[in-house]
Amino acid sequence: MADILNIQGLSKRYGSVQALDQLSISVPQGSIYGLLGPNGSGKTTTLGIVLDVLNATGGSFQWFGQPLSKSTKRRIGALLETPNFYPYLTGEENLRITADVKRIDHSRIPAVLETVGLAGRKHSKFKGYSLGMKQRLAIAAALLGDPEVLVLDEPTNGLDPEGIAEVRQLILDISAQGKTIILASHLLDEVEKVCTHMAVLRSGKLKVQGPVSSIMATNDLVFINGGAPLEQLLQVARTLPFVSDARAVHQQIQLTLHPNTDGSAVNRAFFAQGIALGQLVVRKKSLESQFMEIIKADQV
Ligand SMILES: Nc1ncnc2c1ncn2[C@@H]1O[C@H](COP(=O)(O)OP(=O)(O)OP(=O)(O)O)[C@@H](O)[C@H]1O
Repeated sequence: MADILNIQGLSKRYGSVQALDQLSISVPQGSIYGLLGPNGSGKTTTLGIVLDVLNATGGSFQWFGQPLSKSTKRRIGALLETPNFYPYLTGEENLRITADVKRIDHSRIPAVLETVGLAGRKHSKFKGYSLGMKQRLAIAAALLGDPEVLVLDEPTNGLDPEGIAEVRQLILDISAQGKTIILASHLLDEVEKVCTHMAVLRSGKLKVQGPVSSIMATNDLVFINGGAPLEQLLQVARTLPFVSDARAVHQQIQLTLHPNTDGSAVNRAFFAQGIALGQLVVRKKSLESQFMEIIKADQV
């Protein structure tokens, strides 16, 4: 898969604040790429730089393998902040104004209204739209130039649960049309539900990036005791190839298993060593706890 966006060693300083520190990421074509991080981690700054709204202090980036130019900009649709639509004009009239400002032909308007599910409400005034509809109209405006990639900053911020569900579904629909989507979010749940790939940022530094499925692969925790002294259980556990960590916790041994390893493998392995475990309890790690581990880790 070719990369839509490549960022190498991007840095940004605001006075004494290092907002971005040597950030390098690659966004594969066709992905829904989530930039995930807590508030202030540098997501908006990253998007601002690659969209030419902000200057970087160091590093470089390419869109479609090329430096940013007028022609590459035409291939990118972006929604960094909610546009100022006119409340007393209809959705369609607002899109006509946006198209004029962007010097885009009006012929795309019916198609984008269809995509965002507002074709049936195009004659309704903007002020009567729900929050989700307002955000969908904003996404329609970003799609007017039929871009290959759509960039969204916190697309569900401030929406009610219904609006959040609408916008998330819309992102999936737009992706199904073959467009690449880059979105910044501080919500793990959002990235996990919507994105195919992700980068986790903290304090302007990249913590991890890759397919969501591999980053969020569940490493189960297994607690064992009985059948042999704790010290012996610990020794055996540390020889098992599918155990990435073993430690004594509250009169039990806590094991972290490699992804896709079943708790029953532990039982079998101990039995093969002549130990019939007294107890074996498997606990799934929550996605939240994995995310906290990622952002706490010092090293990528
Ligand atoms: N114009 C500015 N002047 C000074 N510091 C800034 C400016 N813009 C951002 N920062 C700082 O840079 C860091 C990164 O901010 P940025 O907005 O990129 O993070 P973010 O991950 O998008 O967070 P949020 O979701 O809160 O916007 C923060 O410490 C922020 O306070």
